Amino acid sequence: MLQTAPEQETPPFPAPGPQRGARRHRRVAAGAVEPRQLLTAFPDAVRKLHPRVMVRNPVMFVVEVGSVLTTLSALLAPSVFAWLISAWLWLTVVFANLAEAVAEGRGKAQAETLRRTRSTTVARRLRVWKVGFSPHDWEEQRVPASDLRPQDFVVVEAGGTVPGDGEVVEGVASVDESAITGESAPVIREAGGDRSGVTGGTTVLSDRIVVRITSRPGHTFLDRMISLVEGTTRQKTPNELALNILLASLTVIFILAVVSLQPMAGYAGAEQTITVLVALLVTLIPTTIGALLSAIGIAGMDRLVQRNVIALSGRAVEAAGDVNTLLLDKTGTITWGNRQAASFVPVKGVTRELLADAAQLASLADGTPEGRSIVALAQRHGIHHGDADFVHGRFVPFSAQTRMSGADFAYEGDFCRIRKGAAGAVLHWAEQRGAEIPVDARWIADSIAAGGGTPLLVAVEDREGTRVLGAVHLKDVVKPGIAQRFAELRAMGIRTVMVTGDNPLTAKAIAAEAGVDDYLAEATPEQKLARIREEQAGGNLVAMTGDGTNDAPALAQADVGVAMNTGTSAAKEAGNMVDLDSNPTKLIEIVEVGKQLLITRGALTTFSICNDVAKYFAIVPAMFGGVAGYEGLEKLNVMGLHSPTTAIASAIIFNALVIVALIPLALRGVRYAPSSAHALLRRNLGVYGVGGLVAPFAGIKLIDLLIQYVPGI
Ligand SMILES: Nc1ncnc2c1ncn2[C@@H]1O[C@H](COP(=O)(O)OP(=O)(O)OP(=O)(O)O)[C@@H](O)[C@H]1O
Ligand SMILES: [K+]
Ligand SMILES: [Mg+2]
Repeated sequence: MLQTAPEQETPPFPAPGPQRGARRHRRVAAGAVEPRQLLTAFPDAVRKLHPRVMVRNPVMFVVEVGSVLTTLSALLAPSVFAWLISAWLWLTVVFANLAEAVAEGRGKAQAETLRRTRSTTVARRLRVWKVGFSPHDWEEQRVPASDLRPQDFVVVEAGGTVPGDGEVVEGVASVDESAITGESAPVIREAGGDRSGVTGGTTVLSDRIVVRITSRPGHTFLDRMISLVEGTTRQKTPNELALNILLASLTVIFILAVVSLQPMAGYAGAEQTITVLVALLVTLIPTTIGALLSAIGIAGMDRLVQRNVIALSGRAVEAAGDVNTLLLDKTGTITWGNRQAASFVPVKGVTRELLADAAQLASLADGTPEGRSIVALAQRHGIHHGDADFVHGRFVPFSAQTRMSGADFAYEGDFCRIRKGAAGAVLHWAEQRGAEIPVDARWIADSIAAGGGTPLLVAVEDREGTRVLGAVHLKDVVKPGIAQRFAELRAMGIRTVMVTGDNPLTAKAIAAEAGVDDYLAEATPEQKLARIREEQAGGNLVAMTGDGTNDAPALAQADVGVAMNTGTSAAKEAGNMVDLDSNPTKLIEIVEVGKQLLITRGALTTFSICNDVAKYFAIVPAMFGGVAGYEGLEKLNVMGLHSPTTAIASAIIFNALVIVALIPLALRGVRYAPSSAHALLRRNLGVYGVGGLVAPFAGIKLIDLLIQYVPGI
């Protein structure tokens, strides 16, 4: 079984390895910052000097206020030293803004491209159109796409642009989604199944589909994507807020320390100027991390976009860094999702033709991929029922709760009910109607399931009573390479659980083939949700990937809910991330980006604080050098700096340059290789803690050597 892939309309599953993602036009060299980017972001950095913008960043706001004070003092009592300090304090603020502006600038170009996609489309809206009826009585109107409202129906034909987000309710078409995904291979979008979602701005390449619009104008996926890559809707994440509060508290403590220093210094006859006090404060407060914090967050979101994942909340990206359980649905996520009817297996005493006949009748109005493939397979057995056989009938649509579908209708003058569906559901239905269950019915279903296939039992009820006729064998194929990637997840400490609506035997077979750690079968949407709550109650941070409407509640509950872009709009609305490649193992990369974000933030915080401690040694001896009673401080001048003024100026210049030097690291992120949290912590404390302590000694000394030649200092 499972070795021959059906025609794969879905883009080929990205192979693990270095070539992954290389085909994306959008992917830029990871994290590289070109000097040109710094230049183009410069005007934005200056614009951000507005106090209303600056107050959002308490640390840098204090630096800005300090810059104003030193500038005033330089105007009142001009000196080379005062002007030098003022200038570099302003530069410090501008450099911080530059980091943020560069991070945002990367999204801007992308937003421009997306905006062009959104350009005005004319929609062909259908008036009066009833789902489930032959669409004879509707007419077409041409309206601007911006007039479309949820529940409108539009028709899109080959060559046309899908005017808004929605759900295909009729037809199958191949769609070019490259405008959104950057992926040029066309994908199939079809009514009924879990591949029904279409996105406004994409192009229909073949055939004709009817789409039910699901989004309001201005709130489409494309709109959300634009505001996301532009960073306009970015909100601080919980961790970022907490860190901001910590940094602000440190700043307040240092302000108090510096303010109380003046009377003490005055007492010793070493009263300090405003310029020196501000300089001392700025070297002490955590300016490095304060300047880079927001850029780190924006760059994290951006790194996900590079991987074709649209994260709708920064909180989800952070949570991804700590995820330890991943739940996935089976059909469409672990398997390709176009389950096709492969054969009819009748019970003893029933002919294959009778079974095929009943199965086709039960599927005529079933628009799911399963239903349509049954109709097609029966046709290959020479059975050709048409809509005419179904005029007086009522179609019973499939639902994830009943796990059945079918039809009630009059057939050759007689009433008849046919049901097809999951074995448990159909046997229960038949038993309730007094059927005697054929001994081989269960056996047939089990043997199909044990091979990884999905059995659909078919039963009829008519004047002669209720009988189970046999099974339809649905085949579905596990996406290649998936077992290996689940093993990678395991190495990262993430447990994978498959939650499927399918029966336990099929689930077991697919679970074994895909290499998941655990599985839950016959799960209703409520049970999928309950399973997530259970995991969360057990202290786990849970990610969920899914594509179906039956996954939506679980996707909404999960800490990280990744909807497949191929999925239904219900799934995409519910999740907090959308994977444009519809690749369930994308979670590996999402987790990496999340971890990288947390590590980068931690590393730069460590660096920043250690740095400030070291700078203290440069500036304090300079302030009190030669003051009677403070001779002991002279010993702290281990660097042998030229003079008090050059020492203070060097510290401020170094403080500003460090920000620029670290912008590339903040944007690229600290390298992440899977290892234990403990080892990571040790490594980062080593590199960024010790590095942070040592760097200022070298840097400040070097700057001091240079600026002692500045005349007048
Ligand atoms: N069109 C259909 N008509 C009748 N029964 C169906 C149809 N489609 C699926 N079923 C049955 O209902 C079961 C549950 O379907 P459901 O969509 O909830 O889960 P699933 O798609 O099999 O799994 P997953 O939740 O992993 O995507 C299927 O396993 C199958 O036995
Ligand atoms: K500082
Ligand atoms: Mg599904």
